[in-house]
Amino acid sequence: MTRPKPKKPATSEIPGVSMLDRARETLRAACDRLSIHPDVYEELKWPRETLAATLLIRMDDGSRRAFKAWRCRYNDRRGPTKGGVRFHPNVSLDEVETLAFWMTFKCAVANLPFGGGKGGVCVDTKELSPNELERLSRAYVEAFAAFIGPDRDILAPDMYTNGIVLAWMADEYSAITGQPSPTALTGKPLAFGGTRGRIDATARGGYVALRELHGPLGLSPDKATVAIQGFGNVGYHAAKLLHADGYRIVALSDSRGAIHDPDGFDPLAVMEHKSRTGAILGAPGHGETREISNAELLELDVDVLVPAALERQITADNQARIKARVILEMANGPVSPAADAWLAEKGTIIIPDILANSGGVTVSHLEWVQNRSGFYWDASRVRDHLRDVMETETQAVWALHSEMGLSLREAAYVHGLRRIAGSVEARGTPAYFEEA
Ligand SMILES: NC(=O)C1=CN([C@@H]2O[C@H](COP(=O)(O)OP(=O)(O)OC[C@H]3O[C@@H](n4cnc5c(N)ncnc54)[C@H](OP(=O)(O)O)[C@@H]3O)[C@@H](O)[C@H]2O)C=CC1
Ligand SMILES: O=C(O)CCC(=O)C(=O)O
Repeated sequence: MTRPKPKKPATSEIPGVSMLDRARETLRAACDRLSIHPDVYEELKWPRETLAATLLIRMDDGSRRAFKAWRCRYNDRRGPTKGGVRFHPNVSLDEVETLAFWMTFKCAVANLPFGGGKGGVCVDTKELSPNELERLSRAYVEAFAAFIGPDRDILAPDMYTNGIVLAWMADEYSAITGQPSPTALTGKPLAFGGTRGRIDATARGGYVALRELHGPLGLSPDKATVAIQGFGNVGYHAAKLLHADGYRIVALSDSRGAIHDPDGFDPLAVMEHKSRTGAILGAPGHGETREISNAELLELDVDVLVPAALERQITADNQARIKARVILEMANGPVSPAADAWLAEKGTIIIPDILANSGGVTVSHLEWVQNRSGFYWDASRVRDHLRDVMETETQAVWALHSEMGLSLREAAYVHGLRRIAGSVEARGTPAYFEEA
């Protein structure tokens, strides 16, 4: 099937164009495809509200430090806004708003009763003591307490935030509201109202999406090779699940560098090494292991490349050197729009973030449901539900890709947009009244 060329060279790689501007191009293209009412584009091109704050923290040495923080509620037409909080030195307003835009579409693709939100703090957590990290986590909630809530904006983990951080945040939120209020945050530890199955949910969702496409993509786990960038919550669990399925994990990385072994790695042994030494470098493989750079990892000749760290790892600068047949986007936004169009034209299959990593928020939804009902599910029920959602939505996106000649990303946006547009239009656009 011939795929339509992108209408114009994207503004995506032009310096000075924000990430949100780039994301808007994807939205514009999806709106054009569906001949969506202009009201919908007009609404979705802007975040509904974003709050900025400066968090002032007392450091262990007695000094005071300021950290910039944001929380964005991008769009809440389908329900309360939902999304993680990222702690990273490069967090910016533009990044938070773009991540919240992506959450809006991700929640729609997964058919959840949520809109999209996201938050972040500009901080290098590796420079903080556990006590400082706790003060920062609590200060974040204190700053945004009026903004969040179980029916307004629900927080979750993202890069460099985890169950412990979410427990501090949930505890602080409960103290502010004066009653146990776990429902405003998901990704909590089990003992604090968390759900079974959230820890590996993001990776498991991506694994199910990939498995669902084995046939059409001609992938056979016992023959396929995989390289994974990032060895945190998502990268590690993705490695474990793919390895258990028979895939050969030939390269892995973290922020300090990458390792390559054509004979493959056992992710458990690599994690044991990382837990002991703090880094992936030096971890044993099954054969001859060598150190490579994160850039080299992305360019390896593998069947499946899994970016599971930061956005904009594959851009116009390195697109021509990307050899993987399939890219499973477990990170948010790892492929720039220009590289996306270029790779799609070349025939690389990209399973887009808003589908591939939607397993995390899908199980976060279950945590929210369980907190509201007070009835807790066992792990197999959670996994079965996650599998059903991922299989259904992956098939729906694949069908649009095949029927409309779209890339999988375009198809996922069309799929999500239909649902969001339905909620916008149902509130009274001219198109809705004409049809009603
Ligand atoms: N957690 C979740 O449920 C979800 C996460 N995501 C997305 O998945 C991605 C990863 O998140 P998550 O696993 O939770 O984050 P974590 O903080 O658990 O792990 C991040 C990993 O990325 C590594 N890393 C950081 N910078 C780089 C770099 N420049 N090059 C290579 N590796 C790097 C870190 O290395 P080191 O260990 O050395 O610090 C760490 O191994 C993010 O894009 C996030 O938005 C999407 C949906 C849900
Ligand atoms: O679990 C959630 O609510 C959101 C996770 C997240 O931030 C993401 O999917 O990018």
